[in-house]
Order: sequence, then C-alpha cells, then structure tokens
Amino acid sequence: MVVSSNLGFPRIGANRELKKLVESYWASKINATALLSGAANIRASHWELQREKGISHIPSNDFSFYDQVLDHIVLFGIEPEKYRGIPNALDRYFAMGRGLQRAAEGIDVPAMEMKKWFDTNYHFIVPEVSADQTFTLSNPAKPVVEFLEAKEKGIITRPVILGPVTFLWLSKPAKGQSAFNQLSLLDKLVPVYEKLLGDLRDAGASWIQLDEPALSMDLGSDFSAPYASAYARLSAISGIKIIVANYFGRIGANIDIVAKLPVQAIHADLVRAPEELDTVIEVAKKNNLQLSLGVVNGRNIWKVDLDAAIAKVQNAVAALGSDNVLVAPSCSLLHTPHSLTAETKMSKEILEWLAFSSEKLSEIATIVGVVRGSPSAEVTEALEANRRANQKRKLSLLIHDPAVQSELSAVSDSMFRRESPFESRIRKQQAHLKLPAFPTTTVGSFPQTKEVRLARQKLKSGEWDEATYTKFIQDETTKCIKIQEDIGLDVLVHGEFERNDMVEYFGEQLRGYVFSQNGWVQSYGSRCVKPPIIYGDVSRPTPMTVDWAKFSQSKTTKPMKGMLTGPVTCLQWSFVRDDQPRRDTAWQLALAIRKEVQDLEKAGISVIQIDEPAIREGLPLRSTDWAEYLDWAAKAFLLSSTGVKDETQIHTHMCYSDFNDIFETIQKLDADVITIENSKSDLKLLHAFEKYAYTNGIGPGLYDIHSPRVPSTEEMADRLEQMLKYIKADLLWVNPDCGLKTRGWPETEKALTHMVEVAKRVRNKISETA
Ligand code: MET
Ligand SMILES: [Zn+2]
Repeated sequence: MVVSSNLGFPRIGANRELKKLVESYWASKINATALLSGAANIRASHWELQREKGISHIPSNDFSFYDQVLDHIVLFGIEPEKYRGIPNALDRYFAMGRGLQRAAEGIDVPAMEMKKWFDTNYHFIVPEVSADQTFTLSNPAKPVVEFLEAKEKGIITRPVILGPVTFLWLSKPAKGQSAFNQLSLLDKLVPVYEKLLGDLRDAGASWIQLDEPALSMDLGSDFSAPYASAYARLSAISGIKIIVANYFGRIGANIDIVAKLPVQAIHADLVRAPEELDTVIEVAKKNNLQLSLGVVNGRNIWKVDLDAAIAKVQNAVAALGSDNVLVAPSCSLLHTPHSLTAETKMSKEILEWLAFSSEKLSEIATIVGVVRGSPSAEVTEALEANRRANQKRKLSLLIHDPAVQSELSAVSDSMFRRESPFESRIRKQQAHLKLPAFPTTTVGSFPQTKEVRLARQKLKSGEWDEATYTKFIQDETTKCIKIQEDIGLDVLVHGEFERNDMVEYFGEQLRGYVFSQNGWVQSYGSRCVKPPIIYGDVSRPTPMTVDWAKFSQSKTTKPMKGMLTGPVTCLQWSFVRDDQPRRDTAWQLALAIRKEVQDLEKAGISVIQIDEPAIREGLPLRSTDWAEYLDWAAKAFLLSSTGVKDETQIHTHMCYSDFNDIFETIQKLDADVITIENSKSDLKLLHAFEKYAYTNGIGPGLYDIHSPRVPSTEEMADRLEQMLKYIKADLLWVNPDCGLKTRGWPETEKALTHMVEVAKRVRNKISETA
C-alpha cells in the first residue's frame, strides 16, 4: 500500500512555545527541567497531530532547541575546544549557537559561524572539523532518546539524521586549519553512524531517514565513491531500512550517485524538480528501491494541485507497484508555518488558497486516500474542495492589476543605470555629506526592547490609540538618535522602532500582499519570522517611510539614512506567487521601491539604504542556473535604486551568506556603499578582494551582532587592520555586521563606543603617517 509520510515537522510549536521556553531559560526565568519537559510536550503534540492526520512515517529527531546541525555537532562529539570548559551541557550547547559571556566564571566565547541552509532563510551552525578530527557518538544520543520518547507514546517514528556526506559537505576547516578535503574524514565518521543506526534499531526503529540535500548541489564525480562506500557500510547494518532524502532541487547529474546507493528508498523533491519524475521512477525500478515522492510543497503555502500530484503518484505506482511508493512533502515542513487554524482575520477568499504544515499533511493523506483506491466520502470531498479552491484562485480578480502590468512592460534600459559612474558621484556626495575618513554607521535597527514590542501589542489590542503609539515611537527614535550622536557616529539611522519586521513593514503598505496572524517559521535559534504572502500584482498606493525619515532627519544635523528593504529580499522573505515567474514579482516590487526612493530624495534624505541581505540566498543551487538569476536580481536592485540624482548616496546591506560567489554581481549593483556582514565568517569575505577589485564604498562588519558579547576596541582594531590589507582606505566604512534589533541597549552602546574609538584611532594613525 502507498504510504503517507513526512520529512520533518516545524519544531517551534503552534504558538511559538519553543521560542518562549528557550528564551525564558536564557533569561533564567525557568530551569533546565522546565525547559526539557516543555520541549517534550511540544514533541508529543506534534507526533500526535501527525498521527491524527493519518501520516504513517512520522519523523523524530526533527526537533531541536536551536538548530539541527548544531545537534549533530554535539551528537558526533565535535564541539570546538573553546566551548568544552563550559560545565553545563545545555549552556555549552547554547553557547555554540549564540555565544556566552559570564565574567564571574571567566567565560567569554563567541558564537560559532551561522550560515543559510541551502536557499532557505533558515540558518544553521557551521560544524568545524580538523584534518585529524575524531568523532564519538554522544551518550545519550538525541535521536535515540527522542525515538524512545515517541515509542513510549505508541508511535514508531522514522528518525531523521543528516547524512554523513552532507554533514561533512556543510562543515568547514576549524580555525587555524588550512583547507583540506573534508570528505577524507568520512571513514572516521561512518562508524559513528553505524553505531547510531544500530542503537536506533535496537531501540525499535525500522526506518531511518538520512537527509542528503547536498545531492541538490553541483558535487562532481569526487563524491561518487565516498557516497557509495559510506552507504555500503550503513546498509550492511541488518534490521534497519534507510531512506535517503534529497530536497530543495533537482538531483541532476548526481543521479549516478543516487542510483548506486545500496539503500531501501530514495526521496525526490518533485516540486522543485517536477521534470525528474520519470528519471527517479526509472532509477527506483532498476535498483529495486522504494520511492518517496515529494509532491506537496514544503517551501510555500499554496494549496497543492491535488489532481496533478495524484497523477504523479499514480505514475510511480504503475511503474513500481503500490508497495514501493511513499507520498511526502517536498522537504521538511520546517519552512512553512504550523497551521491555518489561528487565521481568523485574513480575507476568506485568499485563505481558501492556502495550506500550512498541518493542512499539507491532510493533503498528503488525501493523495494517499485517492491512490489507494475506493476513497472515503471524506477523501472525495477533500479532493473536490481542493479543485474548487484552485479554480477560484486562477480566476480571482484580486490578483491581476493592469496598471502594474503596463508599468512593468514599459521598463527601459535607462532605468537600470545611475546618471554618472561612481567616481564622479562620490565626489558630489562627499561635497555635501562631508564625512570623515572611515565613516562610522550602523546597519539600521536598534534594540527592539520589550517596551517597543509591547507598544505594538497595545496598538494592536486597542489599548493605545494611534497617536499614543506614534508619540511613543517618536520618543524612542529621538532617544536613539541622541545616543548615536553622543557615541559619535557619522551617518545615523532612526532605529526602525516602528517596524515589526523589515519585510512585513513594507508588505503591509503595498498592494498584492496579505498577512497571516500566526504564520511563523524559524529563522535561527529562537528567532522566528512571519513571511508575508504575495498573492497578486504589487504596487505602492502611498509613500511608506517618508514621514519617519523626515521626522528623524529633523532631529539631527548629521545625515540620516532612509531605510528600505530591497526587492529581492522582499521577494525572498515572502511566500511568493507560484503563478508567475519570480522575476516579474521582483520587478514589480522594484518599481514600488523606486518610487519610495525618489520620494525620500525629494523629502531631503541624502543617504538611502536599500537592504538586500537575501540576494545570495536566492541564488539557485546549481551553478548553471546562476547567470539567469543574478541578471534579473541585480536588475531588480538597480531598478529600485537608480532613479535618483548623483548627489544621493545609495547604500545597500548584505549578511549571513557566502558572498564570494556573487562578488561580481555585488559590484554590478553599483551601490555607493555596501555594509556587509563579515566578522562571523572569519574574514573569509576579504579573500574575494584578492581575486576581484571592488571599486565602491564598503563596510565589512567589525563585530558580530547575534551575541550579547561586547568586543574590545583592540579586537575590532585588529579586524580593521586586516581589512586595510585588502581594501583601499578611502573606500572603507566602519560598522557592525548587521542591525542591532536583537541586542539590548547596554551592550549596544558599549560595542558602538568601542567601534567609533577604532575609527578614530585609524584616522589618527593615517594622519600621523601622512
Ligand atoms: C538582515 S539585514 C537587517 C537590516 C536592517 N536594516 C536592520 O538593521 O535590521
Ligand atoms: Zn543584515
């Protein structure tokens, strides 16, 4: 019989219970026992929910207190040396994720590097390995513990473990180690997997899911032998069945690797790579494999087209037989919100088009119900309702706006260019901004304190009227500007207190967007985001930020940056339409932002920052697809940013990605200044400068903002010295890695004071040597 399955369920809980638990623990409001039992409750309710939905292969070990890759770092006993002195295991774990500073105990460790998980907005902690790395299975092992926990509740789960090749592929050489082939560690890592799989079998598991999303990447033939040998050893373990899961993209040329895996089942992402259905069926057939079909989109929130999905599954059943087919989401549901149940305010018409994680499980159950034959009345009704909803969406008048479409078709080449090249623009800008060498600035947001978040809630609940709220935010902004002046920063920001989220804030003011009340997804650690939903053509009815920008500029004689979120980031961090190319949606967004930029300029704002932190994460996983994406993405930024005079200084900002791959595109964006995260990735960014010249202003971040740790002036001065080896002094800006909204005020003021001190030191040094 065709089997219903899931690859992973969002761990944060229906109402972000996990976030609340973890943050209470960090704040010492609850103890470890309360944290652990709270987490167990969340896991139990998710397993129960999946059982109720009729899912047969229910995942376990998809839960994590911070990040699943960090869990594997602990699981394999490869915590970097500097954390090993922290006595308590939970504190040690969180220290790796977010740093830890406890002066009384002499503990002061930064967080480990964090990176985006493939092309998602989920961030993982990058494992560090050395050439002589050894691995040991932690005792107890989390996957075993959680398997037994579910078993106790009568649910035999399918433990999810990151596959050994992908794990090594994601890791990086430990600090001080020169590059080496991490795959050379596979022989030492596999025995740990052997032990783990054996332990899971002994605990009663029959299926194990090994995630190998690296198979969606360009791997090359070097990976063929390691995959084959690792999996040969794992599949020799008797009494356990392995499913290897690939997701996020096509398997492509790696199909030769997959075809040789001596496992029992493979999973393919047929949402991202529908064209691979025939290939994976053929491979499964030839090699006697069961095939898991990822036909329900784990990365977006639209209802599946049930008929199309059923047709795919039936194809597979016809070729492989019904005992060899599993129906699944395309990837773990980690990337979609919990459920639609809490959505009481959204337009009913749009709500009808959506499916979150919980509804996606129902879709899977319906598909399985239909293909098994003789569907129940309930299944038939679900199928018909799905047809009706999708048909209505196709015809909806909410979606199409002729004015937007004609503007889009009138976009001309000159709309992708500034008037003059950077060299002449920067002279004009400098004539009127008069900034010192090594200008200091921040990336935009300042601490979003409890009070600020509470104020928003009070406005929402009606406890405060608009005027009271606005006054409060104005006061916060004024205070923030004053603090920046006192610290001595050169280009100021207003602090973004009026914004809940850098995309949602704009989405709420644009047409074509809709918002969920509870559509949270995990971004990193306890941080969740609520991506808005772009359902139709995008346009800007009225200016969005001009009043705040004017207000803030009126509070200081220093230049105040206008702060906007760029079109690619708005696209990337929203759930987007699946009924038109991403490019068209990006350019619609760009046209709306272009108008905002022009209005800011008219209002006297002479520095405007258009954040594009997500431009790298939109990069397709396969390099053959890069050029096309980079071309339209760069043009989207240019379209948004070039409609201003030479005198207006355009900044952009990027963070938490490997920018070396897209360095040439960053240059093409032709922003006058880019502030770019750099401190967490060990100055890796700077190596790009050895290869490519960068000709415009640039501020690689001087310190990590994800950690409450205050870096010393010396530490930052060292970084700046490093940067000066690569970057011309007159192009260099001084700034933190990213916005400061997750920080508290005390550490923020201290760190920025140190940072400004660093800029002053190097200015003095340069003027002495001149
Ligand atoms: C993730 S990038 C964040 C940029 C934004 N301007 C901020 O400072 O928060
Ligand atoms: Zn950032």
